Amino acid sequence: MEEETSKLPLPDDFLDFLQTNGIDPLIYTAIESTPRYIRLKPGSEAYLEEIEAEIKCRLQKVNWLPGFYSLPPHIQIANSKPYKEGKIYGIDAASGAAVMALDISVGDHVLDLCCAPGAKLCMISDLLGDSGSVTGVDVARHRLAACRTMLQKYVLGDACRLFVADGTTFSLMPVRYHLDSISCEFALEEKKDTFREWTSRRPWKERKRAARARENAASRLVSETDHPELIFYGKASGVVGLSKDELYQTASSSEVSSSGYDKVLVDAECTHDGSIRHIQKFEHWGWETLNGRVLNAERSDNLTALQVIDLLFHYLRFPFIGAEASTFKHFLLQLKLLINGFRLLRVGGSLVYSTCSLTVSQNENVVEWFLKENSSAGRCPMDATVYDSLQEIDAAKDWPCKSGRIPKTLRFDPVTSKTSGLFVAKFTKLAV
Ligand SMILES: C[S@@+](CC[C@H](N)C(=O)[O-])C[C@H]1O[C@@H](n2cnc3c(N)ncnc32)[C@H](O)[C@@H]1O
Repeated sequence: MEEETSKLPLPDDFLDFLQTNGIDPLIYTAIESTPRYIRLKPGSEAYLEEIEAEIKCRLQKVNWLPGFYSLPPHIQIANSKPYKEGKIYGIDAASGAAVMALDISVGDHVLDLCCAPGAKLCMISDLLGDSGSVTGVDVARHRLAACRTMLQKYVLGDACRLFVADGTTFSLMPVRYHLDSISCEFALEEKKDTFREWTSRRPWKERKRAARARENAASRLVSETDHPELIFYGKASGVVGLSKDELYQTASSSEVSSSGYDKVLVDAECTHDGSIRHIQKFEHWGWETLNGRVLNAERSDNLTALQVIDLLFHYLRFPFIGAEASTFKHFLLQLKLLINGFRLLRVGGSLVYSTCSLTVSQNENVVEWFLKENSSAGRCPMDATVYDSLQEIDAAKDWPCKSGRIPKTLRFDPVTSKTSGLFVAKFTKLAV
């Protein structure tokens, strides 16, 4: 259709990238026909008409995704009253589907391994209500600080903890592990230096100590033994009353099997090529910056040279995966995030892996290598095939998406789904 055709002039380098990675350039023609999405904060349904009046447009209920509404792409909500009052938040329907794929139940302890800026984390907290806990991890401190602001704005942080940490090595257990290991009141009384209720106004001495620690961390190579920095915890997060030693206590693999996380989301760092709004930004940033940000994306702010060498060394035994060199680094990071996220699951727990890239190398290839790695490391029951831990997403039968190249995996794209591009796969940890 003529009016749906994008004015976006895609440069040849990007078209080559799409072709190499098997992505149909047609998805970038759907900018004007891909709606925006919002999620109503539970309890705000009664204000629907008021919200529509404030943002001056009718909200279209998304029938396949509870709590979601679509609105025309040109409507901006950031300056609207309902947004400022925390009644609505912007989150793409495909992102909402990734969270729904987790199938969160009351009381779940959830780990969100790449959580910033935090739309999915907010939705997870919303779904949990007053039960369970959420642990958010992100390597970028400033992005995690934005996530903290979001939790506070939407009053969703009571059961949350946020750690600045590398998700490929993060190893802290959910709060129930600490609660189980606190055996008697006497032990509680004996504890010194426990976490008090979190306040944004930290005592001067503590702020000074944290700033010094940050300076020291920046001036030396990150060591795997460094404790993740806790930048927020809610009053029901299980942190209040714990000592530092208890919080940073590590668990054996058998303890992880029984007391690890019930659900893990690995919404991994990627080239963002599935987000047409992200690609559209290059019109303003200048297409020449696309090389650095997408095609040869290095994101060196997130990975030190040592980490890259470690990744390469760790995965050198994998044959070259047939991907473009530009996406190879992402593949390695994504694989390592997935392996670590899965390690932290309890037996019977589920993990959802998602990226907003549509390249095979960052999605199906990661899944494929993860399953092989799992099997060769003996993390698969003897009588199971490598694919047994890959799980069907039950809710997806009504979702407007395609299957990925591996059965049970899903692909959302602007043309098929009228959402941003997203790949989703779900795994279950089987007892060995
Ligand atoms: C696609 S974004 C996540 C979006 C987020 N889940 C949301 O819903 O708002 C990917 C995130 O991964 C983070 N990241 C990159 N490398 C990481 C690592 N090694 N460990 C943890 N987080 C990482 C980035 O800082 C970025 O915030």
